Amino acid sequence: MEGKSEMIATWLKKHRLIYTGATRHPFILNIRDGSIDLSSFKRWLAQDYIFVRASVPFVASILLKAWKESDDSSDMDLILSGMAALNDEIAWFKSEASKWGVALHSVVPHKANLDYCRFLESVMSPDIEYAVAITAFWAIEAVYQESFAHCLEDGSRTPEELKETCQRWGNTGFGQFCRSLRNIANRHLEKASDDVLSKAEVILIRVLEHEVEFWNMCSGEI
Ligand SMILES: Cc1ncc(CO)c(N)n1
Repeated sequence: MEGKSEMIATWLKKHRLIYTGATRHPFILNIRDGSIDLSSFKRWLAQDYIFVRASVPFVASILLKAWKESDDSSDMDLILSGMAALNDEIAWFKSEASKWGVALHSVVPHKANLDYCRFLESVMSPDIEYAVAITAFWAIEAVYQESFAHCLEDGSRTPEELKETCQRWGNTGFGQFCRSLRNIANRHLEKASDDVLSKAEVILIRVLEHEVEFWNMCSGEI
């Protein structure tokens, strides 16, 4: 039987193409090479504000699952720090939006965003196991971490006015947060049944697909 100790690594190898599609999307590559169209960036800002607000109950549902199902109380500490970060993030979106002249209260969510938010809501169900939900949480955060860190690497030509955005998710502290989430996910997947494992793998792929659709939405003309 296949080793279960590093399920995430196994799945990332297996689903490399879609993972790269999510973390090296043209939207991100255009930030990195400085060719990003500012209207795309503003669209991202407005739509992501909606998504981040929808993430609050999602992360709260994971906190509840950790409280009920985890054998390690440090899981809760990490998830709680993720909730606190969302609080900061919402304040940041508001100040960033006013800087760019984006009116957040009148933003209409696009279809890809609605679909993704609906997906988050489905993962909040009490029927979804902790191991599955924490895998989704890790994947959602890891895509942003890998994407925006790429825009800050040596050789990138990210415009000065977008660097702060890239720092939000590309900083090393957030990288450490993602590694801790990944360790928690791996630890719970190691003990999971084959049925739960296959559900977690499917959820991971769904997250990556939604992330690609989200970037597509921000890049597009609609
Ligand atoms: C669409 C999307 N995915 C992931 C994150 C990271 O929290 C975010 N803010 N938005």
